[in-house]
Amino acid sequence: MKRVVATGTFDILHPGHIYYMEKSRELGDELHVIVARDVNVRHKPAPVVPEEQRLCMIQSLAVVDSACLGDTEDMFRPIEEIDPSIITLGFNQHFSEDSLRKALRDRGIDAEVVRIGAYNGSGYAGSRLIMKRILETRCPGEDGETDNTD
Ligand SMILES: Cc1cc2nc3c(=O)[nH]c(=O)nc-3n(C[C@H](O)[C@H](O)[C@H](O)COP(=O)(O)O)c2cc1C
Ligand SMILES: Nc1ncnc2c1ncn2[C@@H]1O[C@H](COP(=O)(O)OP(=O)(O)OP(=O)(O)O)[C@@H](O)[C@H]1O
Repeated sequence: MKRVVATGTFDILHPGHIYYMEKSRELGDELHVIVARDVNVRHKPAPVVPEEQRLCMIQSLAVVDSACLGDTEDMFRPIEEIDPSIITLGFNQHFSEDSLRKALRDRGIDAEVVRIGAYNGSGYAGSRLIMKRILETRCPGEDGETDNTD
């Protein structure tokens, strides 16, 4: 049984997330997703959607076999529990493949690291991109654009 682990924040779901998870799933037999904890998302604005709801959305996807919230302190603890053959990184995840491979080796975890490419289909393929669109189209006055509802 080849388990694949994918990780991310998944604040507002979009086609880029689905692409990343489908490509990850194709690498093995089961896809396990680790959802970033609210307290750990520090490299960008805090998530709008709380962690339990972000997890619930991911768990409901057909491509996902199992999903859990990450650990608040030790990112390798869930990995040790899942014991995957492969860990995928998304195209814009800030970890370098080599430093992640080294950290896994140091921790005694035998998993391959694979970088998945960017989705290049149509649609809004970024959580912040969707939020920007919401602000532009639904918050008249804040960005100079007008609302077209009455
Ligand atoms: C191998 C691996 C394990 C991770 N484990 C956790 C974890 O246990 N808890 C957590 O909050 N974030 C964990 N993360 C980080 C997030 O899931 C996410 O990848 C990170 O916050 C980058 O967020 P982004 O998807 O917004 O770029 C892990 C990331 C990787 C690559
Ligand atoms: N357009 C995309 N194409 C392929 N993978 C993507 C795309 N957008 C996000 N991912 C991947 O999905 C996972 C979760 O991403 P994350 O929740 O950070 O989404 P995001 O849309 O990039 O968020 P934000 O806009 O807040 O940076 C990460 O591994 C990320 O690389």
